[in-house]
Amino acid sequence: MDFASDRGIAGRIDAATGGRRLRRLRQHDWTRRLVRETSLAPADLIWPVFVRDGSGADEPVASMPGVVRYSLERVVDAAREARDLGIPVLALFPYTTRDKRDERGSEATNLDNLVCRAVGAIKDAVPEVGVMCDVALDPYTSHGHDGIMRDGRIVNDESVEILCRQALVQAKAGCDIVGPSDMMDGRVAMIRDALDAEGFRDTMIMSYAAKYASAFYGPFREAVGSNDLLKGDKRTYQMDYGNTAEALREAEQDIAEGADMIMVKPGLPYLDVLSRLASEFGMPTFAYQTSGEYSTIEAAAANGWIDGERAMMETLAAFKRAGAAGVLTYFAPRAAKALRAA
Ligand SMILES: NCC(=O)CCC(=O)O
Ligand SMILES: [Mg+2]
Repeated sequence: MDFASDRGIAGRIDAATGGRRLRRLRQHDWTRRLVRETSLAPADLIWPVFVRDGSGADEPVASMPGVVRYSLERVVDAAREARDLGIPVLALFPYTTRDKRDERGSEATNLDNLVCRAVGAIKDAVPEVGVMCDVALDPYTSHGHDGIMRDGRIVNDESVEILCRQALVQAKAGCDIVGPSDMMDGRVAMIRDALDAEGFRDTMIMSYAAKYASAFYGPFREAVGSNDLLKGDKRTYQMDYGNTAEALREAEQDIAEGADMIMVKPGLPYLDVLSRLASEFGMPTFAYQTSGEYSTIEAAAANGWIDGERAMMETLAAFKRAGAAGVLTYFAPRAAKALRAA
């Protein structure tokens, strides 16, 4: 190579790249901001919040550093915080003690259960914040499964009947979005019917369309009190992680059945699925950055192995880049604060 010649290395690189030196646009913070293709804002975040019965102080969730279970009065403070930070919606998850659990998850359909009372308290105090509730029986069953168990199997249709009643009590309590996370077949259509029949035409459905049987839900089970209850695993209803075409079929069904929004869960290990569903259907498509994803980042950060704040922002941006309309993430308040400070 003759670096001294007219062409030199610069000329040769210009010839090779056609003079399009892509680093030009990365020179300054302002150029990087100017050409950034996707952005993240507090309005992209859904904050999953754990609520417990009783009053008083926040209870730390040991397996999710920085995450707590709020008492009823404190969950209202969390809703105010969300409002002040520009987070549009909270997703509520109840911590359920053993005495409130049974084989059929009966507490799920109690109009006065913890989640319904939390919805009522938030809607009274901070009506401008959206509230989403999870439709599934796992916080309420003694076996930790999302549906009804018969002879060791999770039965679909009988579970769907109970899930419809669960969605109805949530809607009656004032919940804005119901999120069926159970993965039973046909539940979106049945829930839509049940809501409409009772006059809840405006209650939205965000279906967990593609929910995979995953190792990344571990810490959540501690947070809601299901950790050592679960018998077996959820692979007969949650999806196999080898599949994407099946996720398209799942999403297609939920959309045909009346889902207003769809979700992929977990998040980061399934960005390909998220990207495909978002581009295939053009529906508002959400990612759930699960407890295991959150705690993975937090554990590495606590050890000084990664920069937790940067990993948080990078992963959240990845969901937007893959086509997500928004992200359910335990980082929501922290990320919203960081975004507002930036
Ligand atoms: N239906 C809600 C969940 O299963 C949440 C799981 C997680 O965050 O790990
Ligand atoms: Mg389905």
